[in-house]
Amino acid sequence: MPIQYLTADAVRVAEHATGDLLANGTLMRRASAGVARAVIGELNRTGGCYGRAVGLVIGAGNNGGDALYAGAILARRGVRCSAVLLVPDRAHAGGLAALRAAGGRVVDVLPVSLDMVVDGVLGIGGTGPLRPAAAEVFAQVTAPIVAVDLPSGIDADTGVVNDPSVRAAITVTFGAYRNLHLLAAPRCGRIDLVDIGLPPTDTPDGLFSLTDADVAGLWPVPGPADDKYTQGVVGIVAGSARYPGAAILASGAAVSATSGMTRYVGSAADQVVSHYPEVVAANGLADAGKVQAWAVGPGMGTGDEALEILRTVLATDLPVLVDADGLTVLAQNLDLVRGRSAPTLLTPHAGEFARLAGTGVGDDRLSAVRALAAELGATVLLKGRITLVATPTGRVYGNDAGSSWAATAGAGDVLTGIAGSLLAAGLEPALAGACAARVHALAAARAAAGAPIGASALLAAVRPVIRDLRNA
Ligand SMILES: NC(=O)C1=CN([C@@H]2O[C@H](COP(=O)(O)OP(=O)(O)OC[C@H]3O[C@@H](n4cnc5c(N)ncnc54)[C@H](O)[C@@H]3O)[C@@H](O)[C@H]2O)[C@@H](O)CC1
Ligand SMILES: Nc1ncnc2c1ncn2[C@@H]1O[C@H](COP(=O)(O)OP(=O)(O)O)[C@@H](O)[C@H]1O
Ligand SMILES: [K+]
Repeated sequence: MPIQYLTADAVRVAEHATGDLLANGTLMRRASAGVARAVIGELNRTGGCYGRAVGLVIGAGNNGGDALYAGAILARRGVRCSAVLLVPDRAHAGGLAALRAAGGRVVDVLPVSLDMVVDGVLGIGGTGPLRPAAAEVFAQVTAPIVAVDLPSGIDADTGVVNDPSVRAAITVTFGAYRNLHLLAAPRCGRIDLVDIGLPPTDTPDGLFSLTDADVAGLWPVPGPADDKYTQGVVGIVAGSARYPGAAILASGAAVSATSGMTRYVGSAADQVVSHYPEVVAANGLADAGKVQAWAVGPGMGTGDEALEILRTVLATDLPVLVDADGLTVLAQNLDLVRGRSAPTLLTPHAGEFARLAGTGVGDDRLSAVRALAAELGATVLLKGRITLVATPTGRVYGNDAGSSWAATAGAGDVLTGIAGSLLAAGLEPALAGACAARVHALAAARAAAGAPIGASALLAAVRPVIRDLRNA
């Protein structure tokens, strides 16, 4: 099952649906127990709880309440808890009383030597960056930070990382993940999801991520009755005299990602076939043969010939992926995609996105990718550390690559080949894009194993990654 991420409003609706549990403080008790558990786990891992020192940074809302109750639990375990109240007269009264009763103390300045710090400044009620008083406290912190619900200063719905904001080693959240836990994943550290008894939320056009098991289950594999044609033949249109490598990488990725057949169309036919003899190559679309999906664009050039190819391919009723040069050409001819009814997947990086949208991606990538997908009536995959794949109706799959080793020339060509072959196999564009992004990211991390890679190494790791996912 895909993991769902909620907006702050959706979280509030779910909390209110619990009625008494919210009103009588049960939710907060469960939440604070989860925070305490995370801190205790870390302290135990590094020598135990008794006599260790934990700082609490407390804001004006319920987020601070969670942190104060967690502090009370820690203090009862013999942890020395010191709390800084950023807005003393609005600190959560019950939480503060509990902390004091358990032996925790309120201080003006955090002790210098701390084992951990709990960020209870802002939760889903926060907006904007840390204010100066909070920023000053965190500027002195060197201990690992456990963020309550979210690292303060990061926007819950958009994941926009304001400056200044907190960088957490662990984030403990409650009942359901929030958008920022995916969109700003690199700032959250490990994320612990604590069950506090919220009812399930169903927002089909929300933000999701696929699990590895989802990807493994969706990956096309040949069945007993299959032959080379029945699994979906992908046609790669890529490369030029100047960029033959794009053709080789995209075609090789298609060969690696699914069984069946890969066709290639373009001027690099000889080079492609010499690398991958199994590819059936042609110089032009006219003698390409039948395919079930096209992947068009990497290194193909942006001239009249490219436009003609794009026009022909987009006029078919086949699924089409457009990438790279194909997107640059498309940006001048958006009606070619607006008028389509067959599945269309556009895979821009930030620069190509700006060409398509007529304006930059901006900080709120989620809203930007949703808006472009709705405007064009096509699925849009926005590349980056967090890849976002938006359908025209607003459902979005995100993938945190987990590392940034894929930021290397030619990696996008590999993604095109993988996603194109999944489209040909019949996956809907959003799932094709999301599955491809996951395997691509895992392949980058596996190939790199801590040292830089080029796109060829990434490509070589695609098959082992698929194998591991399917065998897990
Ligand atoms: N409702 C509940 O019973 C539950 C709430 N929980 C916690 O409550 C949090 C939400 O609580 P709140 O709605 O009180 O919101 P917050 O605790 O996020 O605090 C918002 C407060 O901070 C102020 N503020 C907003 N932006 C600021 C900024 N940039 N700098 C300084 N102050 C700023 C606001 O005026 C408001 O007073 C969740 O994130 C979670 O931690 C959990 O205990 C689970 C149950
Ligand atoms: N910082 C990053 N972390 C992880 N993956 C990244 C990062 N930057 C780019 N990528 C991924 O690498 C690929 C780069 O594609 P692209 O920009 O089209 O490059 P090229 O055109 O050189 O092939 C995409 O799959 C993208 O999501
Ligand atoms: K917080």
